[in-house]
Amino acid sequence: MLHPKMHCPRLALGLGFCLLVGMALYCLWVYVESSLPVSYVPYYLPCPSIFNMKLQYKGEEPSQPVAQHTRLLTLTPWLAPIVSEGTFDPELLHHIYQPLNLTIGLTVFAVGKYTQFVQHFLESAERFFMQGYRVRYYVFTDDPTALPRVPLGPGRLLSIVPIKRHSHWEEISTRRMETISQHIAESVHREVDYLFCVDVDMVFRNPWGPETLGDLVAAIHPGYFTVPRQQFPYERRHVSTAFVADGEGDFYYGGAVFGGRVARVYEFTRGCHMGILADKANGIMAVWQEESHLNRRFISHKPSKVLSPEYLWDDRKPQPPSLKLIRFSTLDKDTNWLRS
Ligand SMILES: CC(=O)N[C@H]1[C@@H](OP(=O)(O)OP(=O)(O)OC[C@H]2O[C@@H](n3ccc(=O)[nH]c3=O)[C@H](O)[C@@H]2O)O[C@H](CO)[C@H](O)[C@@H]1O
Ligand SMILES: [Mn+2]
Repeated sequence: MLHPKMHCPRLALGLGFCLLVGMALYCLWVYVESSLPVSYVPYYLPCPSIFNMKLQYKGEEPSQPVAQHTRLLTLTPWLAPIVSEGTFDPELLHHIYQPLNLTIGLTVFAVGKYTQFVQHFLESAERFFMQGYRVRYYVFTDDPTALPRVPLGPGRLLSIVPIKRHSHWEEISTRRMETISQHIAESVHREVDYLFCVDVDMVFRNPWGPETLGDLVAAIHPGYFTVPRQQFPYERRHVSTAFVADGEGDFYYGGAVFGGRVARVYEFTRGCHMGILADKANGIMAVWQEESHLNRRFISHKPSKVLSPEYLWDDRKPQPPSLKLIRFSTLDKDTNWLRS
């Protein structure tokens, strides 16, 4: 048996030893940590919805209309430009984009009686759409023989893509998302850098140039740019995947114009198509068909560029003072006859 006095130096020795080992381990940790490659990028799980939630803007601004009096907004709350006359220098943009040798695709659908719009559409596009760039038109139609022969300028091509005709106009219009995404996957992704998808019952009236190019591009609907968010005609039924809650939404975009880099347009159209399919499985058609799904998706996948209503106007409306010019506009048409 040890004398109690003998315990003290042993205990002190033990404690000292532990302290020394602790210090040594700490120094080793500090050394290892400082010699490891440092990553400033936080590591996230691949969960896109989390990213998108972070982008949700909760402030006051989106509920304000795009146009106030005679002035248009020029930036979204997430700092995407809203393009309109006077916000860009066409010559400067031409110098930047021309050397890139880009090809810009343009899709339209001409099914049934809508083939009658193709001539005017293409002629006006030849005059105004991406002048001086390589352009490739894709006309999706159920009747290739009904399409006119429009002479095209140098560097401009036309592909006619035969598609099946669906009986209801809602189906024809809504199926565009599916058809576009499939066709991008098949061939368009190799043929163009940027792709715009537009309605055919429209004409170009003024230049549409490289100021419109962006990763993901939306256009503000001509009917809702002076209207507060609460009055936007979003899909409000919970059962639809296009549902938008009261406090949500930025701008109301038109279904007749969207675009972007071809890979982004693929993701976008595919995402919209998935929502449309889910609705169909539940026996529901969104209030404004694919336009409702497009608006839903643009809330969680913000456009990197927004086109003012100069790029999506409606001839049935008088030109307001806030719009200096109209570049692309819906023709006045006999809807009942066309869709019959
Ligand atoms: C004022 C108005 O009511 N606007 C709505 C209407 O736009 P629109 O009246 O502009 O729809 P639309 O008749 O132009 O149809 C959309 C596009 O689908 C193609 N197409 C359609 C039908 C057809 O028989 N053949 C054919 O080729 C064609 O390219 C046409 O431009 O519908 C859209 C959804 O679809 C949106 O909900 C719009 O907000
Ligand atoms: Mn239309």
